[in-house]
Amino acid sequence: MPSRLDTTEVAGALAALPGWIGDADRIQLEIMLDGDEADAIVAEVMQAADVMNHHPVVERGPGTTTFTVWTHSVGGVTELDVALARRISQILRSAGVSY
Ligand SMILES: C[C@H](O)[C@H](O)[C@H]1CNC2=NC(N)=NC(=O)C2=N1
Repeated sequence: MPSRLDTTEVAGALAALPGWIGDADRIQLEIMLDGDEADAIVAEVMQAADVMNHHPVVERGPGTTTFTVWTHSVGGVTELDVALARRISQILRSAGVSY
């Protein structure tokens, strides 16, 4: 089972993940995207998440899409979450989504 990162480790990881916020319990990215564009991004993120067997919780609001990531089995942020956040950011960059 992966181990939880401590507050300092999460802060270090967030420093390298522009736009992401959070703490040792959860990390999160909100983007200003909805509708068909958001559908396409979320589908791509979920495909990548399936490959990693690690999934974000996705919330859709009017005009926004939010990705929240933590490792359920340990109730906090692990290296797997940092890797997933990096992958999500990479997908957004490739799609030309700015945040
Ligand atoms: C059995 C399987 O490994 C688990 O359900 C996986 C799937 N995806 C997951 N995703 C996330 N974010 N956290 C988990 O603990 C998790 N567990």
